[in-house]
Amino acid sequence: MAMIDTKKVRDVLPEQVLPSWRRAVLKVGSNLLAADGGGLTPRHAKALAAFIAASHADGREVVLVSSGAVAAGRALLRQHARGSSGLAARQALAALGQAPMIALWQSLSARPVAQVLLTHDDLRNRRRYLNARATLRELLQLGVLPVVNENDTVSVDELKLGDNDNLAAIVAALVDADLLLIASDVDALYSADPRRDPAAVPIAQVAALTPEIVAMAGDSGSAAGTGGMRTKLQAAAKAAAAGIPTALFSGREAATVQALQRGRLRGTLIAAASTRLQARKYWLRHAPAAPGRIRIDAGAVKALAGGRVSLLPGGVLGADGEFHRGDLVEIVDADGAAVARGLSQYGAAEVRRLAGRHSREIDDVLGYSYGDEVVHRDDLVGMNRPVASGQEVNA
Ligand SMILES: Nc1ncnc2c1ncn2[C@@H]1O[C@H](COP(=O)(O)OP(=O)(O)O)[C@@H](O)[C@H]1O
Ligand SMILES: N[C@@H](CCC(=O)OP(=O)(O)O)C(=O)O
Repeated sequence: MAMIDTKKVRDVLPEQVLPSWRRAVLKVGSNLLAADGGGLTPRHAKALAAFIAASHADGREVVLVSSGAVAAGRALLRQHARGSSGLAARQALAALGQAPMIALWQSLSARPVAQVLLTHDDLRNRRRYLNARATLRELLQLGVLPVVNENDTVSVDELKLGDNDNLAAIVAALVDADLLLIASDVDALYSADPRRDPAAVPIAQVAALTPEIVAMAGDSGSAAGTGGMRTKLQAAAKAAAAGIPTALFSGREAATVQALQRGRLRGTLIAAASTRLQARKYWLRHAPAAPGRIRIDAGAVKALAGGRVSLLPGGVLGADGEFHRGDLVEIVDADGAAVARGLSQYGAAEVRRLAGRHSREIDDVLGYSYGDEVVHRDDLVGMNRPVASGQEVNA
C-alpha cells in the first residue's frame, strides 16, 4: 500500500478560499478518532474541537456528525477478550461505543454536547424529518453542540444510511447549512486511491461531479472507515443538489484544520450545483403538493408577496381538503388563486382550528404546539415574486 507524501501534497495542493459560512456541518470519520484499529483517542479530535470552539467564538454554528462508535465499542470489547462479526455484532459494538464517543467530544468542548441518533427512515418520514429539524434548530439556538451519528442499533440493511458521509449531507440540508466540511484521513480527492496508486494526484476544485470524477473514488482503505471516497462524493452530490458546497480535507493535519479558522482550505472544494435558495425554491415550486390547501386573507397575501415572511395562524382563513403535518401544500387567497406553496407545520384539521388565532393561543387551542408558524418562511415560496427580508404575517 502506497503512503501519501505530505510534502508533495503541500506543493501541489494550494490553500484556497473557503466559501463563507455561518452554519456548517462537520463530519468526522472513524479513522480520525480511533488509533490504528484501537480505541478512541483525542489526538486529532483536539484540533477539530478547537476549530469548533473558534467558530462558536466567531458567532457561527456547527453541527458535528461523528463516527467512531463501532471503533470505540470494538476496543472496549477487546479489553474483555471477545471477538465478534456480522451486522448484529456491529450494532452491539455501536451501542457500546456511542457513550464513549460522545464523552470524548464532551471532554474537548466547553459547550454542552447533545447526542442525536438518526436513521434513514427518520429522515424519509416527513413528520420525523420535521421533528429532527426542529430539535437540531433548538439545540443550535441553545448554544449546544449537537453530535449526530447513525442510530446503528435500529438501522438494518434497507433502512440503513450505510455511512455517515451521506448522513452528514442530509443533515446539512436539514439544518440549511452553508457548508459541508468532511474531515478524513486523506488530504483531498485524488485522481485515484492514493493508497493504491502512487501516481495519484490531489484535486483542489471540482466544479461539477461528472461520471469521470465519480469514477476516481474508491472504497475505504482501512478497517475503521466504511465508505471511502465513494460515499464522500455521494454526500457532496447530495449537498451540491441542495445548494451546499463541500470541503474535503485531512483532519490529521493540525495546520489544515487551523487554516479553516482563517477561511482557508487545503483540500478539495466541491461546488454547489445552484444557490441554496434556488435549490429549495425549485423543490418547493415543483414537488407534488398534497391534495389540500390553506386559504389566507388579503393582509397575509400582501405580506407574503412583499417579503421573506412566515405564515402565522392569524392570517389563515381556513384549510381545504386533507393534508398532514410536514406536507407540501398550496396557499391560496380568498378567491382560491394560488399565491404560494409551503410545508405546513400542522395538519389540515389543526389548521382549521387555528385559523384567525394568535400564535400564543396555539397551545390553548390544540393542547400542544409545533411552533408559532403554520408555514415557516424557510419552507415557503411565493408563486410569482422572489422573497427578501425576515418578518412575519399575522393578519
Ligand atoms: N480517489 C480517492 N481519493 C482519496 N482517497 C480515496 C480515493 N479512493 C479511495 N480513497 C480512500 O478513502 C479513504 C477515506 O475514507 P474512509 O476510510 O471511509 O474514511 P472516514 O473514516 O474518514 O470516512 C482514504 O483513506 C483512501 O484510502
Ligand atoms: N455509525 C458508525 C460510523 C459509520 C461510518 O460512516 O463510519 P466512517 O466511514 O468512519 O465515517 C459509527 O459510529 O461507528
